[in-house]
Amino acid sequence: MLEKIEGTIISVISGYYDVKTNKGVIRSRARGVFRNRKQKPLVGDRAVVQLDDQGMNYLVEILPRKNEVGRPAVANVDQVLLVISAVEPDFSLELLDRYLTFFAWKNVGVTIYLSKSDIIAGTEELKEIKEKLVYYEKIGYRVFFDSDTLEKELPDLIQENAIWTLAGQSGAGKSTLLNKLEKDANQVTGKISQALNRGKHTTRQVQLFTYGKGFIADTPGFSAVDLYKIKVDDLGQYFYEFKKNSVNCKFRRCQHIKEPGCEIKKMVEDKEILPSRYEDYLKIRQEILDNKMPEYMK
Ligand SMILES: Nc1nc2c(ncn2[C@@H]2O[C@H](COP(=O)(O)OP(=O)(O)OP(=O)(O)O)[C@@H](O)[C@H]2O)c(=O)[nH]1
Ligand SMILES: [Zn+2]
Repeated sequence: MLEKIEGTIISVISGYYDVKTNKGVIRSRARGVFRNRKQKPLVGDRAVVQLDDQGMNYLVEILPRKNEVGRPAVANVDQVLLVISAVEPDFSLELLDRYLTFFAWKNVGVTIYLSKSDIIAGTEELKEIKEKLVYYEKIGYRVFFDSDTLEKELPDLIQENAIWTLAGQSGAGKSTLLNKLEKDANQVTGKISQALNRGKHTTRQVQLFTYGKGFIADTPGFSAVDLYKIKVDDLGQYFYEFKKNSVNCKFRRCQHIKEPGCEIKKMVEDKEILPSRYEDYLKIRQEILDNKMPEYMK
C-alpha cells in the first residue's frame, strides 16, 4: 500500500521537489503527468507526495493555486511584507499607494515595515512619516515602525502554512531584513538549510524557509509594479477606505471623479481621507487609461 502525504513545495532543484510535510521534508520527483498537462509545479504549491517503499517519492498532485506572484514566481502567497524606507531612497506615499493597489488587486494581504528609520531617528521628518503611516493603520494595514518589533511579533503573525514574501523598492532594505529573518529561522530550525542542499554551485532559485507556523520566500521579491492591467472601474475597490465609504456615494458605480453626491470627494475635502491617497488614485487611474506605467516610476 503506497502512502500519500500532503505538503508545501519549498524548493525546486534540478527536477527534485522538496516538500515540507508533517513528516519532515520529503524530496521527490514529478510524475510525467505534469509534463503532459503542461502543469509546472511551483514553490509554494500544495502538493500530494506518494511515498514508495523503495525510497522513491513522487509528486502525484498539485492542489488548486490561490495566486502566483513575483519573479521567480511563488504560488499561494498569503501576505507581502512591504519594505518602505524612511530615507535612501526617500519615503514616498505614491510608491506605497502603488504597492498597496497592486497587492489588493492580486488579492494578497500587505504588512508594512518602515526601514532605515534609525538614520533619521528623533527628527521631525521621521515624526511626519510616522503620522502618515498611522493613517494606513487606521484603514486596516498592519504597520511596523522598527525592525526589533517586527522580529519579535512576526513569528506569531504568520499563520499555519501561510506563505509570506517581501516586496519593496530597490535599496529599501529587503535583503538586509531577509538575512536577519533567515538567521532567526535557522536558530530555531537548525539543520533545515543543510537538508535543503543549499550549495554555492546550485543555481539559486526561490526557496521557502520555515518561519513561525508558516514560510517566508528567501528571495527579495519584486521592486516595480505594473498597474495598467487593472480594470479602471475596479480601481476604487483596491483603496480600502474608498471601497468602504463608497456605499454612501449617490451612484452605485461612482468613480469619485465628477459625480454629484460623492462621499469620497467629500471626505477628502473634510480631511478624513488623506489627500495624497486621492491624488494617487487619480494618477493610477490615468495610468490605466493611458495603458502604460509613467516613465518616472520605472
Ligand atoms: N541604517 C540602515 N541601513 C539599512 C537598513 N536596511 C538596509 N540598509 C542598508 O541599505 C542598503 C540597501 O539595502 P538592501 O537590503 O540591499 O536593499 P534591497 O531592498 O534588498 O535592494 P535591491 O536588492 O536592490 O532590491 C544596504 O547598504 C543596507 O545596509 C536599515 O534599517 N538601517
Ligand atoms: Zn464617489
